[in-house]
Amino acid sequence: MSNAIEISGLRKIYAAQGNAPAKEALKGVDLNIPSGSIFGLLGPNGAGKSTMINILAGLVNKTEGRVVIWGFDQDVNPRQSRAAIGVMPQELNMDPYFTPRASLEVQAGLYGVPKADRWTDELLELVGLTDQAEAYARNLSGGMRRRLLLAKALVHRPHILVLDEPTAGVDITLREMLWNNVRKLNEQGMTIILTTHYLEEAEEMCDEIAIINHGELVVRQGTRELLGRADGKTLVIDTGERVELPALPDGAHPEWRPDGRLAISYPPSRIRADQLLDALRSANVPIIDVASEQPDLEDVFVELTRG
Ligand SMILES: Nc1ncnc2c1ncn2[C@@H]1O[C@H](COP(=O)(O)OP(=O)(O)OP(=O)(O)O)[C@@H](O)[C@H]1O
Repeated sequence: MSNAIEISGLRKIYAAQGNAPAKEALKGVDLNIPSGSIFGLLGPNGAGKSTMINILAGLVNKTEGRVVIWGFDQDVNPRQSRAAIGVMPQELNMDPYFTPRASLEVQAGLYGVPKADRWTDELLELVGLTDQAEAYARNLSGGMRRRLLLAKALVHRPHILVLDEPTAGVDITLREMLWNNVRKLNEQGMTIILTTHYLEEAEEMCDEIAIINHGELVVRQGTRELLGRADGKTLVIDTGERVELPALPDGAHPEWRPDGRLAISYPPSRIRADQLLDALRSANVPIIDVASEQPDLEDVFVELTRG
């Protein structure tokens, strides 16, 4: 399977309700997600990420377009396409009287997993809930609930795991645990799709990234290539004190930072760092220390979703 998911011409129009007009949340999106990848689906609030994920999960009906999950067309083989995917949702509401073990058993039942094929104990172990296996859900901490949601998404051993904002509001320990689990599952061959507001996290975790904005795909690229798109770097120089600056090559923008250092932003495709340093040196600007700053995903994201 080369593509875990193939989406073409995907449109979603939410019908008008009361005073609210109809809303076109997805405007004909084409997107392939390669199998075996950790794929980031990013976009500003209201871009259409949840709509897309909910369509993949079979929770929202699309208006138009084709969705193929693990080779199964959603409209032709709805059961198989649903079985190929597991979704860890954003919201934490769960039945307060179910224990983690019972929740997993019920979920496995919903997916028609035969008793002999269930892996409840392994799942509890995987997400670190073995000791809480028999505790009521209402007694679980927020972090434990989230881990239970991850385990629930995995009961039917899906090929594809979708994580919708998995680390929103969780502490660093839990975040690391989640990412360790995700990496382990990915190494075992599972395709991972995640949405996150933490761009640093996407930069670190994802092989490829798609950015959607106003219901349209803005870009889909390998994370490295995407970061390379921003043609902007910054040299940050400690000059000891504010000094008169010489003329710099065209395209370079100097600025004094509040900490007293000189920051020169420049396009590396046209200007080399040594040209900047030479210009400063020949004007006797002291160069006590130099640091170089790369653009990060945040910069690229802002540039691509501006307006
Ligand atoms: N059930 C619904 N009925 C009507 N409009 C909706 C519904 N769900 C979402 N929308 C609208 O569709 C658009 C896309 O929403 P969606 O939740 O998919 O965005 P998102 O990218 O997931 O945003 P967020 O990051 O805030 O979760 C928004 O304008 C939203 O208001």
